[in-house]
Amino acid sequence: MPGTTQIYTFPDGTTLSEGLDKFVAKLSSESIKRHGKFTVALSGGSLPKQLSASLKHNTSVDFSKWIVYFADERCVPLDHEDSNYLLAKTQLFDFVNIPEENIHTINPSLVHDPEEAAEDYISQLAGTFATKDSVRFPVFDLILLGVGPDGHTCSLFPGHKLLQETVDWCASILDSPKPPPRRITFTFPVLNHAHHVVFVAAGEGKQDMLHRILDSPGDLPAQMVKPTTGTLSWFLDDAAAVKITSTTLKGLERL
Ligand SMILES: O=C(O)[C@H](O)[C@@H](O)[C@H](O)[C@H](O)COP(=O)(O)O
Repeated sequence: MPGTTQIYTFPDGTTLSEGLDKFVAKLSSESIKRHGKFTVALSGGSLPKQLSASLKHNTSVDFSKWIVYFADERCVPLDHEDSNYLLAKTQLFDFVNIPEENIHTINPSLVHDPEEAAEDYISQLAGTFATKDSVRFPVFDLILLGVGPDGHTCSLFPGHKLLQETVDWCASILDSPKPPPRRITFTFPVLNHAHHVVFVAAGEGKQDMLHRILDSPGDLPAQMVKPTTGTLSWFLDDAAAVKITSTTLKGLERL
């Protein structure tokens, strides 16, 4: 439901991945029914592994209709160990039949110039998403996000000037506090125009930050993700969710 935050918790990583699989498979089939494709953006970090563990075995999903972007990417070659693309490839793409031309990577010939790479990524987005005067941003069916210990999401870090971006769809960052420093990232308008945004977080290392994000108002990057008409969900394991105390606890439920 738009405007609400749904929090799903799971006993462990395996059940979390199964829940995510179920959720993503349903959205994929609904989107393909509605407009013939499923547009999805992936983050790096632990997300690709959590997402793929169960999903890569799900033969009911029509991956041939998936169009994949990266919510953020590191400015490194595609075969570099820091590449979010490489991670998603080894975790998911190698197991399912997403057409190669539907996987939108950072342009490898531009990784030395983050600004150019961000411009190029905007052009790629413009080729996929027809925008209108009323909606000037790409509208993804699903954007999958992680959250860092400082409350960052994508490559949008606390206090950074990029948090104020209201026009550009994708931006470069040269001073990411999380290495590597040079990256490209979606901006908040893109995150907040999606039909569905899902955060995925697991493990006790996330407890304090999730308590802060979900139990009190604030302006951390993860708290600035507020889809205007879309839905926002959190998929957490019990270890990560244990310190969530406030009224949002009422929203905790098993999928
Ligand atoms: O490329 C990146 O670095 C990510 O997209 C980043 O935003 C990540 O999602 C968070 O840092 C959480 O990472 P973990 O899931 O590994 O904690």
